[in-house]
Amino acid sequence: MAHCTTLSSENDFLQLIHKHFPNSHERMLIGRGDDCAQLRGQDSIVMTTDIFLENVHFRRSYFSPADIGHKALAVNISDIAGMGCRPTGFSLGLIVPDEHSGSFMQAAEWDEFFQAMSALAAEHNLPLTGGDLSLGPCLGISITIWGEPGESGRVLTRQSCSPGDVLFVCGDLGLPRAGLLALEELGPEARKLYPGAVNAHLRPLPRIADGLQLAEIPGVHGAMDISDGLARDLPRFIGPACGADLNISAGEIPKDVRTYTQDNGLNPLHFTLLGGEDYALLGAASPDALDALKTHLPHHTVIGTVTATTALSLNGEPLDLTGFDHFATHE
Ligand SMILES: Nc1ncnc2c1ncn2[C@@H]1O[C@H](COP(=O)(O)OP(=O)(O)O)[C@@H](O)[C@H]1O
Ligand SMILES: Cc1ncc(C[n+]2csc(CCOP(=O)(O)OP(=O)(O)O)c2C)c(N)n1
Ligand SMILES: [Mg+2]
Repeated sequence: MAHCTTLSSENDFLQLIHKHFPNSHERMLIGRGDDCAQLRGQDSIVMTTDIFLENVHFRRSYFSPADIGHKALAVNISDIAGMGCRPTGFSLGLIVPDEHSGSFMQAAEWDEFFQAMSALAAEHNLPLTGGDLSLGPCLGISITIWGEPGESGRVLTRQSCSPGDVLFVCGDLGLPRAGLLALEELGPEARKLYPGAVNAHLRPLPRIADGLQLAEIPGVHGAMDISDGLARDLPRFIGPACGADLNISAGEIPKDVRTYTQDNGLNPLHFTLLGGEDYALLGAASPDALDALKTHLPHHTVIGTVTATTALSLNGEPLDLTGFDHFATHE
């Protein structure tokens, strides 16, 4: 199989997967190869699924196979980070593009794909417990991932903040959106002009350590990972009973976002809030938890406060922006 340029059977895929992902792990009693894996039980687990689909979430023209393998897993790990938990395993559904689809991947490209995915899995000590394979019209990855709470036993949820809480983010907003738009316009050449933005779009890093730290601070009232942009995700986070006054200064906007919006005549602040695929963590904390936040997560940025009215404002003006929605018509 090693010298073949194409993977031509399910067995070829499974062998390649075995090459990259160990099939034994302390938490896996039965690994890949049976009808199910058997995993060691935990008191409670958090579990989530995210799909990563060609031409919806990524394009082959500017994502390398390694970028795709990395990001498909990273976006899933990020949901576990959003709960303040630690990931403990994942299952991989693969839709493999057929030879006539124009999306076909050679064996060497699959090798790069699994290499990058397994490197990220190894960083987080994640066994691949199984999955499924199907031929299809384009490349698609559906990952189910699970995890457990950290030391405190706390799981951070949406809609658990109250008026007066401080809103904060860990991570950059808007940067992956600048990367996406630049890549869509310029292809891989975009990296020369906006290297930070392109890297943020292709290789997001899930913030597991931050989430676990947040769960240890009792005054932190919930968290989530921002995948559809702050404008869309903030209302989901604060819930229907509250609003928020946001205060974000131009100085807090990442450099490549400032350059990209300047080059394209766009409003940098609105662009930052529209975002999308930021994979930053959004959290709320009572004001008396701010010292602990500063000590344990010095890189966090305060972006506003939760209010008792349902309105949203940005720097004193009403905020009327909506982020990403798969079913909305896009301009
Ligand atoms: N096909 C589905 N079947 C059941 N539940 C779903 C489905 N799609 C999404 N959900 C649930 O709806 C909620 C919101 O989903 P989503 O916006 O994708 O969350 P996230 O941004 O964290 O990935 C989640 O709790 C998710 O599990
Ligand atoms: C080719 C292409 N078009 C558009 C986008 C933008 N985009 C696709 S999905 C998405 C939001 C995040 O994905 P979603 O499936 O909503 O993740 P979830 O909220 O479920 O975590 C964005 C901003 C993209 N990444 N690539
Ligand atoms: Mg999702």
